Amino acid sequence: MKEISGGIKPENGTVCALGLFDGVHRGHRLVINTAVSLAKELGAQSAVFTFKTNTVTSKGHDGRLEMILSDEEKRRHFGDLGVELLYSPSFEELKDMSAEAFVRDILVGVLGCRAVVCGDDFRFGKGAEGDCSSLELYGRIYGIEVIVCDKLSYKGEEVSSTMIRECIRTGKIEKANEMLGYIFSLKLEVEHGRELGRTWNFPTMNQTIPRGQIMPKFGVYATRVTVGGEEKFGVTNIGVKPTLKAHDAPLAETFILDFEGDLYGQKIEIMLDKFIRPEKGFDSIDELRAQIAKDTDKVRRFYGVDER
Ligand SMILES: Cc1cc2nc3c(=O)[nH]c(=O)nc-3n(C[C@H](O)[C@H](O)[C@H](O)COP(=O)(O)O)c2cc1C
Ligand SMILES: Nc1ncnc2c1ncn2[C@@H]1O[C@H](COP(=O)(O)OP(=O)(O)O)[C@@H](O)[C@H]1O
Repeated sequence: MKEISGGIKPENGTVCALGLFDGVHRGHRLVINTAVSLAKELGAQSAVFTFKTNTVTSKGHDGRLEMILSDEEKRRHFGDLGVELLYSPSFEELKDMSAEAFVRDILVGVLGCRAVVCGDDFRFGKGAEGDCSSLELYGRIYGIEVIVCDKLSYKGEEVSSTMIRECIRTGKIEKANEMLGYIFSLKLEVEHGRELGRTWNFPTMNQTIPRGQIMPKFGVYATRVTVGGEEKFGVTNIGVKPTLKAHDAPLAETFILDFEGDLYGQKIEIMLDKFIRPEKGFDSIDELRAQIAKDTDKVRRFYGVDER
């Protein structure tokens, strides 16, 4: 997939999927797949128009931006879906542009759109003045076919980024995974901690959850971790370790089952399969250690792996 900046008008035109696509969930994939198939049919190039994630101002529970996917992860999903071109300017760059100017200068001028595909709640132009019916109107004026996809339902519920964020925040990770159509994961660098874990026979790789990333409910999860190309099972605590009263920023701490090795500095992906229990302040370290042993047994049973 090639990332384009303003002014490049692709030969043979494009069929472009339009949206923020946070999560690239089942509904988003329907929109993008429709654009990719139509592009093939028309002999045009498939494209995605989206905004740079960290420039969009939808607020999280504590006033932060909280996205399911980083730009890098979104790009990976678009590429996997067969998208050939990506145009993702910052929101500031376009926020004062009228709806008609967006169609004329961006969809025609930059992207050479022959057709566009969007969801039924797509808004565009200054103050979100444009909607699907005005897009159809401008489409007729500027010669762009407009395809609007209805909201996809999964197991009787409409799939939306808002619903998925809410599920992740409240520990309903299995439901979030179903709606996403893949397993929600965190891919972050392994940092140094206080090196207490190893003295308890539970070394934990520590990964700080950055600002802007959706914060899963604090607690323990059954996870899968890819280390050196091999998939391992893990027990992950996400939270601030209230027992130690350390006042750390929220961390994902993972004890990887049946593994020994040095992971500091590596970027490692953890896939969250199941929420096991909420994080808790214990009266003593011994109680916490006993609980971690129980959590580990539970995770072994969940994945069906015996202790070595
Ligand atoms: C499976 C698991 C569950 C945990 N649960 C809790 C918890 O409920 N409350 C808490 O304060 N800390 C919890 N922790 C965090 C431990 O306090 C932490 O891993 C330990 O202090 C080691 O820290 P270090 O990596 O800085 O050495 C948990 C850790 C793991 C691996
Ligand atoms: N089974 C394992 N699970 C997680 N990390 C492990 C494991 N075995 C070795 N390690 C290594 O040990 C480190 C964690 O040890 P720990 O004593 O908890 O130190 P820290 O407080 O720096 O995280 C990890 O970052 C990783 O490099």
